[in-house]
Amino acid sequence: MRTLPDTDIYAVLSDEYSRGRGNVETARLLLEAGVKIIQYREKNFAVQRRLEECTAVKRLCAAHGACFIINDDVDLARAVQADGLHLGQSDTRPEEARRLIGDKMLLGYSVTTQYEIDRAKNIPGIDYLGVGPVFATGTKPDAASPGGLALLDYALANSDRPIVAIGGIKLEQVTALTRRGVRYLAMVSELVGAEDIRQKVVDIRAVIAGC
Ligand SMILES: Cc1ncc(COP(=O)(O)OP(=O)(O)O)c(N)n1
Ligand SMILES: Cc1nc(C(=O)O)sc1CCOP(=O)(O)O
Ligand SMILES: [Mg+2]
Repeated sequence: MRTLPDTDIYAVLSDEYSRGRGNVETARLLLEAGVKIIQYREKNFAVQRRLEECTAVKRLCAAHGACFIINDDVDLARAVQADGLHLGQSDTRPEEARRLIGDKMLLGYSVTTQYEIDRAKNIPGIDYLGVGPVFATGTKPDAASPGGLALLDYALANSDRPIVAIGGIKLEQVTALTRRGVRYLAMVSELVGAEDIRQKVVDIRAVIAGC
C-alpha cells in the first residue's frame, strides 16, 4: 500500500550538514534512533556516488523497516527500488513520474503556496504533499518565501493527502506544528546536523508526546 509509515519524523539526509559523518553513517544513526522515513537529497554528487550511497541507505532502511525516499531523480529511485520518490514544482511532472515508477512507489510532491496546494488536488498519483518552506531556511538557497503556519493551516484544511511540513523546523517549532495538526515533520539541519542524533530524536518525540 502506498502510504507513509505511521510515524512523525521525516529525515532528509545532507552530507554537507552531517558533521563529517556522511550520509550512510547518518542514516544508520537516524534508523537506530527509530526514524522511519529517510530521504536522500544530494544534488551535486556524481552518479556513481549517489548510486552507492542510495544502495547502502536503502539496505539499512529495509533492515530497520523504514521507508527510503529519493529526491528529484526518477532513474535513481527506480535503480535502487526506493520506497518513494519526492518531486517539486520544477522537477519531472508527477503524472509522468507516476508512469515511470509504476503504482507501488510512493510519490511526494512539494507545494509552496495556496495556489499550488489547490492545483495539486487535481493531480492524480500523488501520495503526500511536502509543504514549505514553513520557516526561513538556510539549507535550500532557492526555497520559496516562507509560508508560515498559515500555509500549513491551508494545506491541512484543503488537501486530503498527508501533509509533511518542511523548512526551518527546529526543536523549538515542534510544539506549534504538532498542535496545529501536522503529523509529519521533515528536517534536515536540525537532525543530520545534531551532535547527538539519538538524543535529538528523543527530544523531538518528547515534545510531540507532550502536545
Ligand atoms: C518532504 C519534502 N518536501 C519538500 C521538498 C522540496 O522539494 P523541491 O521543491 O523539489 O526542492 P529540492 O528539495 O529538490 O531542492 C523535499 N525535498 N522534501
Ligand atoms: C529540502 C527543503 N525543501 C524545502 C521546501 O520548502 O520545499 S525547505 C528544505 C530545506 C529544509 O532544511 P532545514 O530543515 O535545514 O531547514
Ligand atoms: Mg526537487
